[in-house]
Amino acid sequence: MEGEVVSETGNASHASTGAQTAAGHLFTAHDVTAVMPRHGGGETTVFQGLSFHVDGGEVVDLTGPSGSGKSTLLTAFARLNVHTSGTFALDGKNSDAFTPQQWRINVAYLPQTSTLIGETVADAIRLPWTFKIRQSERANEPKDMLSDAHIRATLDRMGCQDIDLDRPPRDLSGGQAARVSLARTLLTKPRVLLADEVDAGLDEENADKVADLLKLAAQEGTAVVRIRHRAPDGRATRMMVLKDGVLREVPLPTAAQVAAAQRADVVGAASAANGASADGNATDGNGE
Ligand SMILES: Nc1ncnc2c1ncn2[C@@H]1O[C@H](COP(=O)(O)OP(=O)(O)OP(=O)(O)O)[C@@H](O)[C@H]1O
Repeated sequence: MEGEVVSETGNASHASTGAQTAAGHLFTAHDVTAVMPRHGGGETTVFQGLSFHVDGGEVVDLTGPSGSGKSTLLTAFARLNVHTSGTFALDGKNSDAFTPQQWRINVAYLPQTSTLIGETVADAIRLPWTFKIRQSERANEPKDMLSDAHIRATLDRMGCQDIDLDRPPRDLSGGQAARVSLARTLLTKPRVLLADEVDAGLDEENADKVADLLKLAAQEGTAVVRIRHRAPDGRATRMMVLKDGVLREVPLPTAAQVAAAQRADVVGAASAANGASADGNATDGNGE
């Protein structure tokens, strides 16, 4: 079964076979394989020959059991993982035509926790723009692109009015830090945003704000892929499950199922906070 890609939705345009993804999609990945070194010697094939595609405006949720290879797959897409191989293209242009840095600007991977470096939140947000790779791009941007006023306006538009630009990043709450990390990446205008459990560990309210930010990015044309372990939140436009080396599209939950899953997630989070053992599978929303 390794490498098989199955659609359960009946939507042929979303069935990720090689032939159907050959042209027309913003981002395509083919023949993606991950072979990991095994502790003590040898190798393990996590998955082999997977295909995937995503278009601007989509929010694709990627779920699946722990260790199935979700993070490995996203880091492969971003060309960040030396244990992976595959053929990747953006707007039909092969990734070999990009330097790794250029590729990662366009296909940005956002880990669960990212470090915010700088004296202030504004400095931390500006940091990616100080990298040499961005100098030529900056020449094409409006002059006030990196001004506090522009960053302030952008954060406000993203629903981050509560975040003071003059604060040291270390003083931010977990939810604020997650949103600043996300805003920092979004300001660099990636075409594809690979968000790896960026809402993990956040309370419902902050997870919701992060989800709103990602949805806004999608509405503005970014292709968003989210790894999630939380209950479905109604933002996804497609859902995929990676399990036993198979990447499979599954039907989106109905609004009623989303509402029920959200309620269960809140109860599960409250139980966990009270010291009860939370059953992650019951609220995983993976349809498994
Ligand atoms: N650098 C590495 N060296 C060796 N094995 C690795 C490495 N990175 C990941 N693996 C292994 O590859 C497999 C897939 O890991 P991965 O982190 O991609 O899974 P995941 O589905 O994202 O898990 P989770 O949901 O728990 O985050 C696991 O068995 C993991 O132990």
